[in-house]
Amino acid sequence: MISQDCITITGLTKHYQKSSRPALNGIDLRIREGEVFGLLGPNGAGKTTFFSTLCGLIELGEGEVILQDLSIRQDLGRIKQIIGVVPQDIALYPTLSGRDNLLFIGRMYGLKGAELKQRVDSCLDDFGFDANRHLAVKKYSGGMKRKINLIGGILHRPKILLLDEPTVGIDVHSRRGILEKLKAINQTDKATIIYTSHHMEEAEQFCDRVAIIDEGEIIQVGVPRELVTAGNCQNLEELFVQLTGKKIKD
Ligand SMILES: Nc1ncnc2c1ncn2[C@@H]1O[C@H](COP(=O)(O)OP(=O)(O)OP(=O)(O)O)[C@@H](O)[C@H]1O
Repeated sequence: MISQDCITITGLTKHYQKSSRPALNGIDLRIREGEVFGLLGPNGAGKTTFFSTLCGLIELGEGEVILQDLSIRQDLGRIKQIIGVVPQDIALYPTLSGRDNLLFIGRMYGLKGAELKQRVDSCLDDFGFDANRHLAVKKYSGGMKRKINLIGGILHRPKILLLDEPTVGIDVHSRRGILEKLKAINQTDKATIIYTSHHMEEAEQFCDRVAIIDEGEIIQVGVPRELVTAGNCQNLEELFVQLTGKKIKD
């Protein structure tokens, strides 16, 4: 059951150097514990900047971000232990196997020994890897790399999972499988999930609530079906175009 706030964002503003307008402009958001929350926006809307700020990859601009009572300004070290991050850009060692990449990532999160190996192999089984788990990542398809990237973010069973376009470049069938697994993690481990995507239909089905962001500002927040009905639209994609005047990229 969705309960108290897990993430509180107040007045979050981010200016990049040499940029005329802020990438994020006064964002206020509350994300509840156990919620699957989608952040949707056109190219350049500020999604990656938002995501990178939450996981401490870029310096916090103005404002405050609190994750489970921990402040990004003061407690980034502790925050990094409770979050799982799946970045849009795949960060794997190409000459290591998928399994060895995951063993390496797991050790960084403090996992070790038999428990680490068991978790890595069980996740690889879950995501459909067979003996190919021992092949060098450079021989993998884009979808396989993306799955390893995703497993790297969930191995340590984080309480908050940040996913930046986790299903981009993955075929429809595998996408469905991945979303089912993420939903199971959300329900079994009670993990709060924040997710960005360009797949509107996927977001509509996957998310408890979504925020639509454009030009660094949140222009709508709510339960997908309720937003669609209130906007007198057929679906989230239509609402998105109505609100932003822009098409989301494929
Ligand atoms: N390192 C940077 N330096 C300067 N400007 C940047 C930098 N990174 C992003 N921006 C600008 O900040 C704005 C928001 O970019 P951001 O990458 O957060 O958007 P996005 O919604 O993730 O876009 P996309 O869907 O294309 O990934 C854009 O105008 C972008 O050009």
